[in-house]
Amino acid sequence: MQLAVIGTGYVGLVAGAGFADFGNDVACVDVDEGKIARLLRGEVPIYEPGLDTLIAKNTKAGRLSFSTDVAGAIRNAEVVFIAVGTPSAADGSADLSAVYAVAETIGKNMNGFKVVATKSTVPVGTADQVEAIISRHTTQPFGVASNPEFLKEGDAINDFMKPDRVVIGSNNTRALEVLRSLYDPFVRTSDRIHAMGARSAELTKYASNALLATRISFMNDLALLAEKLGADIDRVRKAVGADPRIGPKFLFPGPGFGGSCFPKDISALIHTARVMGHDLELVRAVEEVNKRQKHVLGSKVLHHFDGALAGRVIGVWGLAFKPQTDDIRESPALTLIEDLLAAGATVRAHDPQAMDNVRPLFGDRVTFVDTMYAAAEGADGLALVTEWHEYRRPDFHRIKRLMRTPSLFDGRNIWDPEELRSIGFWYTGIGRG
Ligand SMILES: NC(=O)c1ccc[n+]([C@@H]2O[C@H](COP(=O)([O-])OP(=O)(O)OC[C@H]3O[C@@H](n4cnc5c(N)ncnc54)[C@H](O)[C@@H]3O)[C@@H](O)[C@H]2O)c1
Ligand SMILES: O=c1ccn([C@@H]2O[C@H](COP(=O)(O)OP(=O)(O)O[C@H]3O[C@H](CO)[C@@H](O)[C@H](O)[C@H]3O)[C@@H](O)[C@H]2O)c(=O)[nH]1
Repeated sequence: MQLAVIGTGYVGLVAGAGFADFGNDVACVDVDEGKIARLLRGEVPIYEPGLDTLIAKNTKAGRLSFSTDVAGAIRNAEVVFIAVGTPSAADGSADLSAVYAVAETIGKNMNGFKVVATKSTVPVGTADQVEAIISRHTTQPFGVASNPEFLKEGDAINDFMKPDRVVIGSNNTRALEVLRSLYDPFVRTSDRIHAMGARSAELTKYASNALLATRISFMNDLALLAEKLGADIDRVRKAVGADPRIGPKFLFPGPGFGGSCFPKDISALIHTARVMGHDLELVRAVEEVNKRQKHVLGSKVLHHFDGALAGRVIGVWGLAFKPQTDDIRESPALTLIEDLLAAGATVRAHDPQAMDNVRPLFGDRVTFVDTMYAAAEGADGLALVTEWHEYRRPDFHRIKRLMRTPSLFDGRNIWDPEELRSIGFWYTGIGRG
């Protein structure tokens, strides 16, 4: 099938390369000339494991191309995917200006039946708006569909190539058929394709993210209580998750959830509800708990040093919002660093992939170091924010020798408190008594 994917970010690149790998001809287009220039030089502008190989393979095979010619890609395509950003607007709603701009360009370049499928996360009713905008510019037939994307950064290729489910929302039978045949090779049984109306599909995406975020905020809130009660949230997590009705995933307490999706999608869902006269109390609480949680690590550091960090050096391990990505959007590490700097600390930060993205935010207010051990040099405290593999089993004896005072703030509960205390560290995690 001839496809156009508009927007070459985390979603557009993975989807474009994934569709091409299944034999489709895919034109990936973007208005960002710099990004397209890098892609044309064979560089991948983001860090996502396996993406460079997948892009190289399919570009070489002639099935995947990159350009800024959005109009041309639309004219050649049977299916046009909208994968542009939908960031938070000032009032918390989703900013749909990029989606609407693309819809207009599609309308102006219609030359036969096309399916227009929105992969971007968009509020309920956006498919109707997209349809209305396209209709203003053309009398050609087309079908609009909502096709929300559920990939996770860091594991995006796997999620896209072997999806748990594919959601297709459209009131247009032909569009549903075209998308079904496009996705059939990705799913072992057709049961995993969920066809529904566009509004239901749009709401499914927000419902999924809000429920996952609810689990995390619930555990983060409970972790604070566990600390007060002298219980270990990690033991509680494992035992609670052993109930198959609950399951073990997305119950890990931490420094608050970040990323380009949960915070903005929750905010947009709350906004949608408010506009409809409905107060989503539970989701509002999820958001509030998360805002508070992002300060928990900073508060622990401050409390440990009696409320003052002037003259103190704090090492920070992990800047990306999660491992296996260079994405720092809404990362709890940024909040921690701001809190540490505000309290007068000197910060030495390390991340395997995200340092180039963080550097412009802090300039020389933060020292960025090339090795993880260098972050511990002369430090009074070491805070773990992102659970990259290499931070899981470091040489703690070496770390202890490097630090000025050996205190560890384990934001992901990945270390063994007993072992660390036996080495001579002062240790705290999240909700571990
Ligand atoms: N990142 C994720 O893990 C993820 C997962 C599922 C869904 N989503 C949703 O997918 C959408 C895209 O997310 P992302 O993380 O890939 O965003 P991104 O910011 O990484 O990429 C968006 C791209 O769209 C381009 N763009 C903006 N306006 C354009 C226009 N008018 N024409 C052509 N290109 C344009 C930008 O230049 C940018 O390269 C968002 O709605 C997001 O909520 C993201
Ligand atoms: O038990 C957990 C699981 C996750 N997190 C945090 O939650 C955030 C989001 O993590 P994750 O969901 O793994 O990454 P995303 O790439 O943001 O993916 C989410 O957001 C995407 C965009 O909508 C969806 O497509 C995915 O299905 C959904 O998992 C990160 O800060 C994690 O550290 C926790 O604190 N505890």
